[in-house]
Amino acid sequence: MDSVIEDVQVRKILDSRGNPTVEVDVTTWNGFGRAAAPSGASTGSREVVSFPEGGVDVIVSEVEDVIASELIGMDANDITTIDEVLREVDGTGNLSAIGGNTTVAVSMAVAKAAAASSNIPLYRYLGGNWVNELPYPLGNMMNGGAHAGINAPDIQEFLVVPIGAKNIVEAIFANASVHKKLKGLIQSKDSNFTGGKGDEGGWVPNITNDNALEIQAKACEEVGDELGLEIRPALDMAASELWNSKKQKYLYAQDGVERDTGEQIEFVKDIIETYNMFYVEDPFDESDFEGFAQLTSKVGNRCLICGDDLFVTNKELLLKGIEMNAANAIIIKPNQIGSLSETYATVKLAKQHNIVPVVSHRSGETTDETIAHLAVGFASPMIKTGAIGGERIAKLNELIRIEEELPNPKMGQF
Ligand SMILES: C=C(OP(=O)(O)O)C(=O)O
Ligand SMILES: [Mg+2]
Repeated sequence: MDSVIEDVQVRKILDSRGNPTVEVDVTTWNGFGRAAAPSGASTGSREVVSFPEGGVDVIVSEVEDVIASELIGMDANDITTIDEVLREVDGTGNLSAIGGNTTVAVSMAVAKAAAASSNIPLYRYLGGNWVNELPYPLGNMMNGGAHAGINAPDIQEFLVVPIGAKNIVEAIFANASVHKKLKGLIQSKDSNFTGGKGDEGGWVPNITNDNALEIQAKACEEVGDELGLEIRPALDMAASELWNSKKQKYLYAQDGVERDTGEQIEFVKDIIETYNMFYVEDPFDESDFEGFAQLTSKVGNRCLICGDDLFVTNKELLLKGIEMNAANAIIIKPNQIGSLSETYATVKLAKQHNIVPVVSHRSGETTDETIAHLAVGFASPMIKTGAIGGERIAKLNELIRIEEELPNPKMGQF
């Protein structure tokens, strides 16, 4: 049979932060799939464990053979069973024995090999013949928090969404133009700015959160006017990183301000209204479903309130969020949950409840382009994968190729 697995190979490769991660090759009788796993810096505490004790070297020296002997002879189309086998091999609840990065890279490489065995691209294998939507790229413009150095803003990600773009090429180049525009605007606020960038390719300015918000909005407006399309600002606040559980407050070190949950709700609501934010991710600590629910009830009709550390791509946590009306969007990062089939189950649940799934990169990435295919195959209306930088454009340029292949491409539907 074309899709029977004949070989599984695991190797150690570099990620964009210079750390080791895993890349997996799966060979079937008539196909081949390769996938690599990324790593986070501001990780949610309920994510699966990325690497076993001993790290990538242990995976290559000990785990590879165990996985290969289990998977050789299985049908690559049977991804759900393969993912279950990987969980059995691991034997822990959080994938700490063989690592969630191992299982997710195997799972994605299996899917790619299955698609290749049928001579179709992964997005079509996952989404079927009707697939025709490209995701709006949520582009990272300025970095702060855990993705930047000292003196950067506390807010982790200042993003933009080119919501008026008619196609993916226009959207991707609009984001790149905003990124360029911001360099000059930062220099006007920070005369010592040397053009330094953070983990995801956004600029790292030594300016206050307020100044960053102001120039982010200005860049959207100016580039939007120049290009004749609407570009809206967005944020990832990664507020778990700001939350101090002892003080029960969010600490904004750059601004020298502390906010309790009530003040944080008002602060974020005010930002959304002042700057007409399209999307705000993780405005509260990962355990604060109630804070999320209060904000969503106030502004959910005009802004996407997205859970990343809150949900960690986990179906059970999403179910809790749905019951509490905690959010209207969810970040989808396959390595938070450790397999493609579980990732898909979470996307499906989100869609059933009108929660917008946003397929996303991690701050530590590789040149792997798989998430571009997941976003199209799952019909995710947005993808978060940076704006510039080799490991970020690997995904963006793949979206350009996918758009070219689709007979009637259109931008995503919310
Ligand atoms: C991409 C993110 O960062 P990390 O990969 O560090 O979790 C994020 O928080 O959305
Ligand atoms: Mg996030």
